[in-house]
Amino acid sequence: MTTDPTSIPAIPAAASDVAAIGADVGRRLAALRLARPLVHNITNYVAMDLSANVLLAIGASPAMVHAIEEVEEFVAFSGALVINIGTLSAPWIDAMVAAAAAARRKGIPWVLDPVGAGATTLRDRAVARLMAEKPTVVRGNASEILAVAGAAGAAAKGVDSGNSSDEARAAAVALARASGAVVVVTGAVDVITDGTRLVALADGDPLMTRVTATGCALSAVVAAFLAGPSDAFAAAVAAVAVYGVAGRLAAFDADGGPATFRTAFVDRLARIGAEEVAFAVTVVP
Ligand SMILES: Nc1ncnc2c1ncn2[C@@H]1O[C@H](COP(=O)(O)OP(=O)(O)O)[C@@H](O)[C@H]1O
Ligand SMILES: Cc1ncsc1CCOP(=O)(O)O
Ligand SMILES: [Mg+2]
Repeated sequence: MTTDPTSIPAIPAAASDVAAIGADVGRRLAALRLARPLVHNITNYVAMDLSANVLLAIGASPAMVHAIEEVEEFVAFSGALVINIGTLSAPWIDAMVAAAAAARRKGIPWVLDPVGAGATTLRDRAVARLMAEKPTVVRGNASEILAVAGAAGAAAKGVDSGNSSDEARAAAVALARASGAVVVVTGAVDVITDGTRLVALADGDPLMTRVTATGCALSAVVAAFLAGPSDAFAAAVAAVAVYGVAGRLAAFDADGGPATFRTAFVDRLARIGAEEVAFAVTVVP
């Protein structure tokens, strides 16, 4: 699947404009903190702690609920759902598909994090079943997005990316067009596209790659921003902007090590305001 990214129509001026993104982020951040949306997470064992703490810090209400006997009931009163295939097993896949199908039926936005897509047949089959349930957003690293899009060149090392987001940009656009999902590809540059619009943000810090589950927790934050009536593309841009700026600022607070960075990052997410995001967000061509 290949698409020339230069064929994407020009980004509407407002969406590529730092001030406009900053103002929009501020509105969405305030709304999220007021609503404190319940975010239903079916996520991996590694990411549960960071995802829950990151969601609490940003102002959402997390719940980690994965038993097949209760996911359909639970998602029905949630603001959004995130499904993350990081530590997969057959019963979990059935619960994920049931939850995704229920979310789809009820119009509840949901995010797919295709951790390790392309690595094994089990993962690829799970991704295919989940994509059939029409995720609102797919968020992955570059190797994962190349794999989900069926594009050549994915070079993952397990759950870590061996590709840059630039390498996955065309695949992200093609995947968005083919699936109807907003696609977020992360890396040194984060790319958000709905197949028509595309925004690239260069915040974050390399220390984020040395703390496990930062990508998983971003997928949960995207879900929090999707809760409530919303343009999924704008909500995803806001989530990525807030997360990236918090990461960049946290690197100043930490002593250079990943463990202090993790703590500083959660603290930054809890304190971050619209002004900081508007001031610091880095939009790239
Ligand atoms: N080289 C980098 N410089 C700055 N931020 C990065 C870098 N690589 C990843 N990030 C940030 O780390 C977070 C997780 O992204 P990524 O590592 O691509 O996902 P995953 O953890 O799923 O592999 C994102 O917020 C992304 O912006
Ligand atoms: C290490 C690991 N193994 C299975 S899931 C997981 C966490 C992956 O987190 P992220 O995708 O955010 O790097
Ligand atoms: Mg990941």
